[in-house]
Amino acid sequence: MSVEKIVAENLLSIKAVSLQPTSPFTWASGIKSPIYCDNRLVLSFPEKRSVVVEGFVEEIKANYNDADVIIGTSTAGIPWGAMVADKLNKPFGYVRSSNKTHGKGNKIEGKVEPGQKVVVVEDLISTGGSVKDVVDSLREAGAIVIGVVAIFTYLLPAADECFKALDVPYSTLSNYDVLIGVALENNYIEESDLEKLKAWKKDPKDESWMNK
Ligand SMILES: O=P(O)(O)OC[C@H]1O[C@H](OP(=O)(O)OP(=O)(O)O)[C@H](O)[C@@H]1O
Ligand SMILES: O=C(O)c1cc(=O)[nH]c(=O)[nH]1
Repeated sequence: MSVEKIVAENLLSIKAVSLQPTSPFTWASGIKSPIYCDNRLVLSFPEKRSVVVEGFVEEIKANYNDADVIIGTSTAGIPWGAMVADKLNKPFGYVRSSNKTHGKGNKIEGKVEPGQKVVVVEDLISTGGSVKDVVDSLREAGAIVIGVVAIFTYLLPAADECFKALDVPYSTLSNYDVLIGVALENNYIEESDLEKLKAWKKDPKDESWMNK
């Protein structure tokens, strides 16, 4: 089985994926969604956690082996980034969502020098807004962001546009289309759930899917 399918099956089997069409989730971007994928839960399952860590390690070795530093996004990217950096024996740091209001007032924690090549580890990409903020902060500090890796993407056009504008390559271990396929195959969702999911996915910002 492909890594994409294994990760999707793992997310479903530990109930990291929730469907709540009648009581939508609010995402970081403000989008209302019938689906939420809580990758943080994977941290509690060592075997499934290893699949993600190994997946990231392989991806970084294959495509970004020249990275000087691994950077996690706050907060959900931090544990993944730290575990991956440890496996690769590379330095690790993380970027806060805003500057700390006490102490050193840092936004970037850990050592990142101008000119260093950085790979950003994110847990999940919806619109890409959170990663954009991290990439902008790292670039302001003079770092060169050579790639972004994440566990999961919803494959929203907004994310592709965001990464195109940033001019940064990204890859994920699994994605929405694979997840829905695996969920249907293994009876995690019913055909009847699909209509709402399809209507939502067509234009997540258009909330009329709620009345379908
Ligand atoms: O692609 P985007 O539209 O930015 O959405 C994805 C982001 O949203 C979630 O973070 P959240 O803000 O919930 O914070 P957390 O990482 O602290 O849980 C998730 O962990 C991603 O970082
Ligand atoms: O966009 C988000 O905020 C988001 C969506 C999702 O499915 N999971 C998550 O952790 N965040």
